[in-house]
Amino acid sequence: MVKTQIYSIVNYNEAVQVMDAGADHIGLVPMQTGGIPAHRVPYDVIDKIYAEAKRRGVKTISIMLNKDVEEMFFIIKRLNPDIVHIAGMDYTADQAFADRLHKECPGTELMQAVLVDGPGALERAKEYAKYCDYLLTDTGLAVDTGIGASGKTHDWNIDREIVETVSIPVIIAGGLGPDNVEECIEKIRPYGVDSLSKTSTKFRDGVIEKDIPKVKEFCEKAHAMSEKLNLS
Ligand SMILES: O=C(O)c1ccccc1N[C@@H]1O[C@H](COP(=O)(O)O)[C@@H](O)[C@H]1O
Repeated sequence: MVKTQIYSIVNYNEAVQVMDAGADHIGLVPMQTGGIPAHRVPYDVIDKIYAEAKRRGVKTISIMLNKDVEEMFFIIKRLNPDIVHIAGMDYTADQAFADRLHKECPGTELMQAVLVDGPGALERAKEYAKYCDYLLTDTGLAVDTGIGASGKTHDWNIDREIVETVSIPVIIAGGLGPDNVEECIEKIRPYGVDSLSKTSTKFRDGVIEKDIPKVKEFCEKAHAMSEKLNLS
């Protein structure tokens, strides 16, 4: 079954509703330095969200949008997510980061964002796949933070090539919502599909809230399409 990954959770009640709606992975932005502090979540709130997710078997993800490796390790050790998602525009995980993560944080897997901005993305994906546990292909650069949150799709032919080339799970992100998730799965046949903007309501002050009916529609369509295509 293709995994559904839902970003960006901001509080406990929302996390519960998103999991009830069918999310297999939930992602959020822990408090951290650098960039724009939009919808960052305090650690005590994350503890409660992750405990409930772990009880349900839903995978928990912390995104890193900063470039300070020591701060990232502090956050990973404090929160113990199932997956750390490296997406900051000024830092890319390397072999040394992966080795340290697997040694110091054995319960946490590594997911590196791949900016799909042209055919060069395939070469980057092949390199990251040597030491990462997952890749997440995404569209653009968010203002002053990192790869993603664009609400825009990119050239899915490149994602398909990445999925067919690397031997680790690939999650597709960038402008996915209930309107295009089936087409995305049919074309790329990825391990997972990710959604932020199109399953959220964004308010003018930068506050963001999940739109639960849209999350449910996204998850149902993704799961139904993976059953139709017999994707394990
Ligand atoms: O989650 C965020 O706030 C975030 C901030 C900066 C960069 C990336 C971020 N999230 C990742 O971007 C994808 C795609 O977003 P969208 O659906 O295109 O709006 C999101 O799901 C996270 O993986």
